[in-house]
Amino acid sequence: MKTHLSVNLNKVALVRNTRHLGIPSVTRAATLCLEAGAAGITVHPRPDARHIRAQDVLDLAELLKAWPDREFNVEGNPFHNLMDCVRDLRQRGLPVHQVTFVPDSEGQFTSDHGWSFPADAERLKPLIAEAHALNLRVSLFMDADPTAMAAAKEVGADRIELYTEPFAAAWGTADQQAQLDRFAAAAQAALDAGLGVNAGHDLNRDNLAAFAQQVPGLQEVSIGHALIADALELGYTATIQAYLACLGQ
Ligand SMILES: CC(=O)[C@@H](O)[C@H](O)COP(=O)(O)O
Ligand SMILES: NCC(=O)COP(=O)(O)O
Repeated sequence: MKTHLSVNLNKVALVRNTRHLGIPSVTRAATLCLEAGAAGITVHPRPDARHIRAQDVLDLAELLKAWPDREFNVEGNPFHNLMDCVRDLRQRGLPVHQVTFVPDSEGQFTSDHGWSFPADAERLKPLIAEAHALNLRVSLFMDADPTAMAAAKEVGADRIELYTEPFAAAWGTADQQAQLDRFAAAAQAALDAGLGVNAGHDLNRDNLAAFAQQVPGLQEVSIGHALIADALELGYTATIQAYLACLGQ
């Protein structure tokens, strides 16, 4: 199976936002990543707009009209700003393919856990239904817990995104293979439940290849922090090519 590389551009916006000059450009970064072969673009517009802003989401969707074979994945908490964001895209007739629901609090430093079941089940159902009515694929950000996957399917999700920070933190330690086995089991449980499997958070050029080889059914990885850091050294084109090589492409 080919694993799609979706490039998260949060960190380009973060640098851009430290001045009022519009550089580095988020849309220019997206163009270079897509030209180099990235399968899609991910953004996580947080309520505090610390990096991606509402206008970036609109500008990227406008850009992606010219790339109909690539995907736009918008992540966020559906109880905060995410649904308004994707409703706006739909009202304007702009492309967006997937929403990834992430249970972050407002102002959270970065994502650090997935949804909890059964606690979050009933409140998620109507929002998943609304996203489906907007013709969006719904992915739920989840910890690598095989026992939670059936519940994610039951609330109506199409995919789960495995929260990979615990795997990344174990990379190079004695716990590395145990984490890989845990993520592989969680992915298999998701597949068995009828869910697609995405993954992301702290994936990088060192840990990606093993993850993609050992985690079954991996349809998409979204990678931002490490990839943009690599791009500062290597440039976007070489960086995307290096990540695609990790994915065997
Ligand atoms: C859900 C997820 O893991 C990513 O969206 C991550 O939260 C990136 O967000 P920041 O770039 O704000 O850390
Ligand atoms: N969904 C994860 C993502 O988009 C990027 O996470 P990271 O690579 O910035 O940690």
